[in-house]
Amino acid sequence: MKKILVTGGAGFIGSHICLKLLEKGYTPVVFDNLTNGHPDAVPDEAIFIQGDIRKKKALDSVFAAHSPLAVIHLAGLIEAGQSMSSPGLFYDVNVTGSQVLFASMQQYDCKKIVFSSTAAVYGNSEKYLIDESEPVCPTNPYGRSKAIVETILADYCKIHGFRALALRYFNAAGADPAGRAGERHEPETHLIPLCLMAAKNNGRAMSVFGTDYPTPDGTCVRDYVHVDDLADAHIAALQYAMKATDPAFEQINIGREEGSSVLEVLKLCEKITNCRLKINFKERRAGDPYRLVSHNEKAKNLLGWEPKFTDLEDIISHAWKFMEQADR
Ligand SMILES: NC(=O)c1ccc[n+]([C@@H]2O[C@H](COP(=O)([O-])OP(=O)(O)OC[C@H]3O[C@@H](n4cnc5c(N)ncnc54)[C@H](O)[C@@H]3O)[C@@H](O)[C@H]2O)c1
Ligand SMILES: O=c1ccn([C@@H]2O[C@H](COP(=O)(O)OP(=O)(O)O[C@H]3O[C@H](CO)[C@@H](O)[C@H](O)[C@H]3O)[C@@H](O)[C@H]2O)c(=O)[nH]1
Repeated sequence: MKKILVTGGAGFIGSHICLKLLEKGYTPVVFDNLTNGHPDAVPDEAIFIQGDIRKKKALDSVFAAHSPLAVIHLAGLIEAGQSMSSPGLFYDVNVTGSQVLFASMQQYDCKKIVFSSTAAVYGNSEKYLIDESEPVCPTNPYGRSKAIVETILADYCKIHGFRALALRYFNAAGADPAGRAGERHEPETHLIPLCLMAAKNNGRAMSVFGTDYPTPDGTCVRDYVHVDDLADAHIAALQYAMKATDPAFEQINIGREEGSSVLEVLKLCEKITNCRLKINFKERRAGDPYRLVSHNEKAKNLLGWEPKFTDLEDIISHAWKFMEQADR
């Protein structure tokens, strides 16, 4: 069996990656402490172990028992807003947890890894399309925690011979086109699922955080990428890391090269759900960069990856289909 360790595999993006790994003939070994994941999000054919990435003994026993070929490391805390009030927690889980994982990988000679980084490492950039050469300048502890892990990984590549790809994804959205998985964060804080939940609940009010940003309509702009495309990017990155013969470290943007404002997303959600949303205009959310839109040339050139889902309406429609059938 070609086993791949997937930390955080019971979460939103991880569960979609597991489906894709199985389609490609790999067996995912999911390691997740379920703080934000769901055991039933792990496909039946995958192996599931409940555990915390900060516990080295638990990780060591997974490497000893399963000898994975490589690691896809998604486990961590994800909300930029929450990181503004609890930075220590983010550094503990995201940075300390990653260090413990890398130490275990080194001990068991498993040196290929795809790491979930984020567009949040860039912060506020002058450029509309941000490429990987832009300075790393995060505006919140969440983004800083990911930037620190990238630096640690680069050192592990140079010094310990790791082959690592840090995928800097922009905003993950949508759901498995076949309806097998979707987004189930609890509590939900993300814009698209919140709009869809509001629509499902007959037009419950939506908050718009900030209307005075330097963007065309004053609300924040993000690049929403389909979670199925993200999962494909992980397979391409995994195969790249497994083929690499030299120790290598790359940071690669995964996005759609298209920005949408909060108000544009709201309007599209209204159209798809055929529901008018009540809107409460609120203060800016602390730590939010005003615009994050990817340049994705490097992913095309290095991984042969490009998004299949180029229209935000299709992406949100898949999320809506999943939400309509789910109990939310
Ligand atoms: N969702 C996005 O838009 C987005 C964008 C860029 C990067 N990312 C990154 O992608 C990864 C996955 O994001 P997601 O949206 O699927 O989030 P998620 O919360 O659904 O998944 C993360 C998973 O990690 C698990 N986890 C948390 N702490 C853990 C610990 N200490 N030990 C073991 N497991 C732990 C959670 O239980 C959860 O299942 C994260 O690292 C996130 O920072 C997400
Ligand atoms: O009720 C809401 C929720 C969000 N927003 C705004 O919508 C935008 C998108 O917010 P959200 O969906 O929470 O995503 P981000 O804060 O952009 O962060 C996501 O996208 C990042 C990559 O850009 C990832 O790294 C993070 O893990 C992931 O949570 C932001 O401007 C928010 O202020 C609102 O106006 N109202």
